[in-house]
Amino acid sequence: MNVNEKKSIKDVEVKGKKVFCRVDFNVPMQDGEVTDDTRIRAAIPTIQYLIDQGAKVILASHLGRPKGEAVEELRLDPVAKRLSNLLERTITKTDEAYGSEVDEAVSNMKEGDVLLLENVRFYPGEEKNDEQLAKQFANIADLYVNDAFGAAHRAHASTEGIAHHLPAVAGFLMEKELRVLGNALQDPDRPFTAIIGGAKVKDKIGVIDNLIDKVDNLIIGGGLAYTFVKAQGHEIGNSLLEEDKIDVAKQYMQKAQDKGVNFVMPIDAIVADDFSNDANIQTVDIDSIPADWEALDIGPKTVEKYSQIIKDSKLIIWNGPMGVFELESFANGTKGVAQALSETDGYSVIGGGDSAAAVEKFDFASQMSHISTGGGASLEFMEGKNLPGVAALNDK
Ligand SMILES: Nc1ncnc2c1ncn2[C@@H]1O[C@H](COP(=O)(O)OP(=O)(O)O)[C@@H](O)[C@H]1O
Ligand SMILES: O=C(OP(=O)(O)O)[C@H](O)COP(=O)(O)O
Repeated sequence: MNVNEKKSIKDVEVKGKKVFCRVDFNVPMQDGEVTDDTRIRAAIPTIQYLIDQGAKVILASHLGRPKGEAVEELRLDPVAKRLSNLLERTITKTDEAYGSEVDEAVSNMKEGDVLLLENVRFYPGEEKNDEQLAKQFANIADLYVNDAFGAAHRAHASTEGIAHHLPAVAGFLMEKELRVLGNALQDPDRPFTAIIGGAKVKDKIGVIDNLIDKVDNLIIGGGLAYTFVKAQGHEIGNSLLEEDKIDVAKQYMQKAQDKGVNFVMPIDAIVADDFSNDANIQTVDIDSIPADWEALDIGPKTVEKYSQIIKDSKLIIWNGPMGVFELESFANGTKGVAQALSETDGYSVIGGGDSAAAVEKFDFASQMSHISTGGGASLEFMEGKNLPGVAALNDK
């Protein structure tokens, strides 16, 4: 998928137009406050451009997974407040995403005004990509802008359906994400290294297969590594295991070998007798994980090995932590990899989700080349899948 083939907001006239702009304001919240506004800030260039050009900016987003009904804690009011601070202007927030309240608010808008609709997932039609709902959204606007990269892998009424009922173009964040990730995969600087960690073997096995065709080094860490360690013939104690993926893991290691790809596995691990900060822990070689113990982080020799590869690489993409970084005892692997990424001269791309959170937590965010706002979306893109929210936009 090539974003250069899709129209951008720069390709259309927006002045005076009512613009339905889908953003991904699915941000973490606690006690009614936004705790991380990265995704809101990432959408500002598009919103500010629309304001400056004299558009009437109607913003729509989901928040959480309310399953088609209104959930008080998932209203977008705290987001509206934060957005208003960031833009330094008053914005209107409606309690619905369509209907008479919205119609009236839209009819009162002047050029440069900003309106935030209520959580689009309060309506069952959103996730069903219901055509009637898509038309309701389309009816209040003249133009559709999709800037919600983080939700681009979802074919929903506000991300996909609506694009069939209005002129539909990409926003700046959408363009930037697709350009950076697309360049990384299409014409990578080499050595090109991918680091895949985290826990979801099932979700990430496809991306591993796809990346073997592209990278020079494929580094495996996190909980998903142990299915591969098992496939290598080692005992893994109580470590995370996806039994039915052992054969696939073997195939991928063979495929990497056949293609001359350096498939890099942990050589040591931090093991614990319990999933907690207070557990007894020891550092063991990867072929010596004791029965009844669980590997919860990569060991120091592995960190050193991975760091060296990262520093020697020209392009590195990272998705998924190396260990249970939320617990201090098992954070060193993830921290070490994040540090190596912060020190490399290569271009570092962080693939959203927990990796982005880890990079923030350890204070390396400003030293990364690109931190994607989409976890699932960047993975699906790297797998070579079509993103419905992009596919539906108008071709140039
Ligand atoms: N060795 C491990 N054993 C169990 N869980 C792990 C291990 N390493 C990492 N994890 C967990 O994986 C989770 C993240 O996995 P995942 O959702 O696949 O990553 P991401 O959100 O970056 O895509 C983290 O909560 C982390 O605690
Ligand atoms: O947070 C998101 O996904 P991510 O955690 O994979 O980046 C997006 O807003 C999509 O949300 P969803 O996975 O509920 O569709």
